[in-house]
Amino acid sequence: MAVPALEVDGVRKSYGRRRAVDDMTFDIRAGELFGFVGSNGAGKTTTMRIILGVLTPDAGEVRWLGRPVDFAARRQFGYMPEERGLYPRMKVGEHLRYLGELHGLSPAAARAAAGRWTERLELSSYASEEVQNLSLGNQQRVQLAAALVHGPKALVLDEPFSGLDPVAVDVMRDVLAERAADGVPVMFSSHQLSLVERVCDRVGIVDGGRLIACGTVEELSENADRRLLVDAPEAGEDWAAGLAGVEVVSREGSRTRLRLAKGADDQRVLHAALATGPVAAFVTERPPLTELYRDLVTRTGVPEEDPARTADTGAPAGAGRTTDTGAPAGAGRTTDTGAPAGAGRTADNRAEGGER
Ligand SMILES: Nc1ncnc2c1ncn2[C@@H]1O[C@H](COP(=O)(O)OP(=O)(O)OP(=O)(O)O)[C@@H](O)[C@H]1O
Repeated sequence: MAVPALEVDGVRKSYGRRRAVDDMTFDIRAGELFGFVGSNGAGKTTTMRIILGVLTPDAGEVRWLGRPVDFAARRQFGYMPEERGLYPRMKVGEHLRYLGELHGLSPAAARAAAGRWTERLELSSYASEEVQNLSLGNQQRVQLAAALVHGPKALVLDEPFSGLDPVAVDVMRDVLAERAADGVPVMFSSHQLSLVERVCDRVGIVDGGRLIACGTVEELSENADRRLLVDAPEAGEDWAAGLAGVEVVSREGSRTRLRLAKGADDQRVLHAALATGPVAAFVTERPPLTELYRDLVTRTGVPEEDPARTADTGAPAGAGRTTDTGAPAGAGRTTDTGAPAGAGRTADNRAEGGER
């Protein structure tokens, strides 16, 4: 059983009257790929910023190897902020060396690490280019290299896959899997649920600032309605109509996908299928993460206007949309690398629509 490396314990954060994160508790284990998913505004970025110390929580604690995270521990983390954070006019190689040294590497070690990561992320031919001259996807690779260059002991990445082409997605995925295989806990947020399902060991689902489910996809599916795939070549269109607690999800040729409510009898489904002729397949299927996600969010979702989400600070809702640096949102936000926010921001690929 893997030990928790990074623990988020009872973390709460409000912006003015809006509670962005509420009693957030989960852990990430050494060598684990942890997917952090949730709709826009669910509280993922806020949680990740708190882990990295960019924001201070109103309550709760983040622990690294059992101890509250301090500056020294955070220095060992690699972070890819959502707003990205590269100096656009700096050259790629120079930038990575600079960030390596900023995190405590010697000039020689920073040079070696920058070379290694530009090569691994297929950026060698851009090493002498200014960041701003690279395509958005390649800037994103540089951003990953920036998170990795100091050999971090933990990785926290905010939507690292957004805006990447399929080859770059594979590179990103392989690099994250390699880091995890080296024992690094890797946490990343994404709206690409089929990718999360393929890549992650465990998934945390956030809704309305709360963690509503956490576990392997298998575990998340334990309370879900059962799915059956029935292949009945001689069955008519509506062979399953009228079966109590059974919903036809889809039909492709002779194959019908069914969803069974709690208590629905699969043997009655089998009898109904056999009554039409031979049954070539009768298989229980695990629902994909996209469906589990939708079911969980629908079942436990916190409505936007839920007063419980609103902290009672006396400030009007939405007022004081500031970070704990006191700066207005977006203004002069910095990452833990000290680089300006917004630079090199990549195209967003938020919609799960393609997977729905
Ligand atoms: N600086 C801020 N000031 C005020 N409210 C904020 C600020 N940052 C985030 N919020 C609010 O906090 C809530 C959580 O936002 P957060 O960015 O953490 O969500 P998210 O899950 O990362 O969303 P997305 O998937 O869109 O990136 C949202 O209601 C958002 O409007």
